[in-house]
Amino acid sequence: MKAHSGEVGVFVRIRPTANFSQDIIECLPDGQTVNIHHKKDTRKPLCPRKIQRSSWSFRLEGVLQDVSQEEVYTRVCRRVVLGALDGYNGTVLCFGQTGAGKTYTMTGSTESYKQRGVIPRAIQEVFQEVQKRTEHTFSVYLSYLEIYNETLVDLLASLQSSALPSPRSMVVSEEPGRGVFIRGLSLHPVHSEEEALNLLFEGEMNRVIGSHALNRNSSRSHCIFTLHLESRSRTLSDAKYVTSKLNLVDLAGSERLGKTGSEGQMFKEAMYINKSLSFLEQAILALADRRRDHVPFRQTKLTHALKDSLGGNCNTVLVANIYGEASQKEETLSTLRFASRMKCIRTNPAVNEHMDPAAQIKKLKKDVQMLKEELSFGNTLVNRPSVPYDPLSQAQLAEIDSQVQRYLEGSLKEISIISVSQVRALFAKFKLAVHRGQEKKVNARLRQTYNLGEEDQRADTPAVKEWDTRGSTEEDEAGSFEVSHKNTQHPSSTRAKTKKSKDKPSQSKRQGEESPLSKKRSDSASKPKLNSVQSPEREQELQEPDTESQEPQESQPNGKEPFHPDSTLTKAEAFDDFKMGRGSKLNRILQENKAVLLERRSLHRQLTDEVNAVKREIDCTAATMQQYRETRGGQGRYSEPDDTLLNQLRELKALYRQRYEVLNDIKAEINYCQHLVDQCRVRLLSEFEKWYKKYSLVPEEDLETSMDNTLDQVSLSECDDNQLPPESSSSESFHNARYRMLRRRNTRSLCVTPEQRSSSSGSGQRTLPQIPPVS
Ligand SMILES: Nc1ncnc2c1ncn2[C@@H]1O[C@H](COP(=O)(O)OP(=O)(O)OP(=O)(O)O)[C@@H](O)[C@H]1O
Repeated sequence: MKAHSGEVGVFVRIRPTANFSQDIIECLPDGQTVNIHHKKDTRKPLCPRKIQRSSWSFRLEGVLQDVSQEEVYTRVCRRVVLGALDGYNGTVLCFGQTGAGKTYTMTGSTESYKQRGVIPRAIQEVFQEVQKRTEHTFSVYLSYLEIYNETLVDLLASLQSSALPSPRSMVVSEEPGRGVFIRGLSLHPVHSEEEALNLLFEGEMNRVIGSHALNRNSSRSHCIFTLHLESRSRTLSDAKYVTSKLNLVDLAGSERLGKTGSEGQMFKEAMYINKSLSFLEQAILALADRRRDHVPFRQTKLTHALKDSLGGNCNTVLVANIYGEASQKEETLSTLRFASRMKCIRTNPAVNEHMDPAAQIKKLKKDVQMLKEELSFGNTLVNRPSVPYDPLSQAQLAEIDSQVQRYLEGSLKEISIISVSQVRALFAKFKLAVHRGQEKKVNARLRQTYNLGEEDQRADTPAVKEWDTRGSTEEDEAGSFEVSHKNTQHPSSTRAKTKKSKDKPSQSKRQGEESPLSKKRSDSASKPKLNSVQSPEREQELQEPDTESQEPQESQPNGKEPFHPDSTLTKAEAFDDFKMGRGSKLNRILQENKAVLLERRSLHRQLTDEVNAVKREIDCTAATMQQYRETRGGQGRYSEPDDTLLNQLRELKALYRQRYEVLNDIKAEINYCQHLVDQCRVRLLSEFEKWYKKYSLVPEEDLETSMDNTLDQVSLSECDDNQLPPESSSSESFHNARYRMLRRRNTRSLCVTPEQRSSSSGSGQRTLPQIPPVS
């Protein structure tokens, strides 16, 4: 058999007997073919419909009759062992009925050196090769597994210093890069043939003792003796190394259940063996059938443990052990059939090569160092200044930032390029500058659209001066918003409000009843002016005077007692009160902004429909033109469609572009409005929490625990009552996530100090209005 040939090597070994049935078992002189002849039983009546076969021919890789243990090893196993030392996985299996010589082939006699089997010979060969292959270092590990009635037994567990793992703790596992392995099976390092043999025998002994202790037959189990090899080159400082597994498998007797005539425990054993061997056969059939992409390896422990040892990249050899006696003809035939199926499996042996990450890093570092030296040498040769190849420091990044700024302002004519990392950093800075510019542009356009005035020169705009002279009532009633006004309010307006507040019959729930003022407010809130989106600066302006002047008005309804939430109210009810009272302005802004957002969304939908309609018309016109061309083409001449169609198409395209641009603008506005709505909502909640915490009669600890629940209710009700049209039925997750984000942001905003806030706003990272400081 060729080394790593791609087919499973199958041999038949006939157990020597004085009663060899030559007329039944015929071994041809080619040394590869065995024929089985069936002597017809003249006593049995012939079944007329069944075609009675009388001979079977099996051509295998070799028929081993009356051969020594050494020859068996050399012909069957040697190349697999040598392959394992080169990094190929290898498996040798012995299959056959009980007493046919499987254990004799695999382990041999432990008493006679000459009669030692494949395993001790393989161990010897491995260590001899390790001695010979001086250019490599080898590590050898051993494991010895027994599978009895679908239970995994570690035959070398007795050698472990730690407590023995229970059979239940052992499982067949798979990991990428590691393949199949038995988790919990002990792995023993061995440095010499002797050490390895000691372990083999120890395992054999444990197998026998175990079978006595448990009152079972040692031949009723499958045994897998594995040599795990790892080899690294001594000469090459390579990160590569190879690993392999050499599995030497002694399968349990393959005789059929009926024949054993067993009962009780023996019946159970036979049943398990039959099951595992039958699944082994199924796996082999699947492996041999190239059209099947699924092989049922996981059906039993045996097939699962042998998953990467039967086909695949493994050198696999099977020895089919048979009796020479006529009486065993049926089982012999069955064993040979199994063997011939095994022959159909194609394998693709491959070396298990790995890269040692530590060695690889070391090698790459060395390469990088060498390349840097070469570059610097090249620079010296062409008189170029030395180039930094390390990551840029903070100082270098700051310098690049300043260069970009000066370059954009025009004070720096050009930036000299010195390294690739500097070019990358420059690109990043330019990208950032472009983003900022775009953001500013959108912001400015929105401010213009909504008449919000300039961001930083508000106080100087005519609108401010004009507004300053107006009263707050006017502002309330107008419902419109000018962001750039000063935040002073005429004392009379406060007084006027105070008076109206005093008119209210009582606080708490009754406060929620509509007073003339609140009626007016809610009226104005329910009819928001569509262009009056209000920014958080506006909230601040509204909020700050409240802190000074409105508090007595809203917190002292009777002019004496400070207002606090009624302890009989739930927090959600208190929130309703808050929205009607102290937080009414924030609430009104929120409602108005939501209305604007709704209006923008509805406009967006309209525009989308429009754009789609235009698109459909374009398609239609284009199709008409195409049809026109085809019709004229059919008459043997090509003609352009008439001008009307062409003009129509041109106009439609222009309209499409124009509507599309408007659509994009609306999208940007929606984003901006959404941002403002979110900010208002967060601000309203945080103001409420602050107010509630300050005045609530509920003890602090209860408040803390109730805080979360109420925030949930409040925020959810906020989400519910915003009445924005749901985009789809699956938007629930989106809303939940957004709600959580709002909650997190809300909590954070409560923790941020005004200094932190102003420093973050000063970082220049955001151009959108910041949440105003919490008063
Ligand atoms: N080729 C052989 N030469 C000499 N003796 C043999 C040979 N094959 C088997 N025997 C002997 O036959 C007996 C049964 O063999 P063995 O225990 O190897 O069978 P088995 O197939 O492993 O059975 P079980 O399934 O019970 O483990 C042993 O005493 C063994 O020494």
